Amino acid sequence: MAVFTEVSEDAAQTLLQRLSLGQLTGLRGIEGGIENTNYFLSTDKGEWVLTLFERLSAEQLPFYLYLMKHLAHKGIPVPDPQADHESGDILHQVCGKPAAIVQKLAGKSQLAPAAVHCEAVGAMLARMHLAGRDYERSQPNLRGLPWWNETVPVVLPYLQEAQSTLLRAELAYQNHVAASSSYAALPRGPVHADLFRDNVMFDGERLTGFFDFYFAGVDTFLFDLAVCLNDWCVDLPTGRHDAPRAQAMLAAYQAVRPLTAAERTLLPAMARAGALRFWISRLWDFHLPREASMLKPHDPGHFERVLRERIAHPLHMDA
Ligand SMILES: Nc1ncnc2c1ncn2[C@@H]1O[C@H](COP(=O)(O)OP(=O)(O)OP(=O)(O)O)[C@@H](O)[C@H]1O
Ligand SMILES: N[C@@H](CCO)C(=O)O
Repeated sequence: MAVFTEVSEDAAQTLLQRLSLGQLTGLRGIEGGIENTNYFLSTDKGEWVLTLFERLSAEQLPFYLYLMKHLAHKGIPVPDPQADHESGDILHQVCGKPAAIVQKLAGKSQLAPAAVHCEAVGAMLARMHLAGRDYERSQPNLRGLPWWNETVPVVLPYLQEAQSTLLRAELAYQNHVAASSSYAALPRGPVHADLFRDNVMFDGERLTGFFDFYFAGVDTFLFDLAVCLNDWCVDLPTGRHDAPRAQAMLAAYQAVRPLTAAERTLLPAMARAGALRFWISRLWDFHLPREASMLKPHDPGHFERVLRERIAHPLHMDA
């Protein structure tokens, strides 16, 4: 993650004390990531990740933090936000920003996944969807269709004509899909919505955790699955679909939660929606950047390629 806000050892220690998490022995800003400020903290009691939320407000955050808690308590391997030992609060304040502390998950990201990793992600994603169904809080996906409609006009002036044409046409198509009866029939619930390779931990072939729930929201399960297929099951240089990996993910997902008829019908459209969502956010981050001491913006061109691929070669269940 980028470091937008510098956290001193004193500020970190004050928080650790309130949470009874031990004596600070190490504090290190985390590179990579583009949304929040993250630090690794070591104490005599363990390893932790401190996140300062740079864009999300104190009103929006309980949805994410209690969702993580809910899932962790149901046995899904996600970080469990740590509470203030007096007040019981899991949302804290550090350097004037809303903040949370979670355990550091074991393992590392698998940035060149094989079918076996995609299978593990598919199965855990379906388990997570089922485990989230009785979560009582609700918040929309804040990077869903209304945000796309708002943000596309902001990024259009930076694009070449062929890109503008594609972006406008795809947005119109997705508005049309979202108004359809098949779309209304899609099962919904809390979804991660950003479960890329860098947000999952593995120890060899064993999945040890999902993290970074700060784009989660209530949306269609199919959108979440499409976001995963678009990241885990593509050839990164070309954006092309990788059939063996996609089949492994889809089969493992369906072994836990079979897709409905409406989901099967809309898989090609949601694969396009997943690509559009990240093309827009990357364009926005790239052309309207924020200050940060370790910020590396992601390449918007990648999701333009994925979108073009998904239009040229629709992703069907047996593709
Ligand atoms: N609970 C955790 N356990 C272990 N490592 C973590 C944890 N949370 C974050 N990290 C590390 O911090 C890095 C950045 O975190 P994260 O992906 O949450 O940042 P972000 O800015 O929100 O990212 P993104 O751009 O993916 O939204 C991760 O790639 C990972 O190395
Ligand atoms: N996973 C996102 C970044 C954070 O949302 C991307 O790759 O664009």
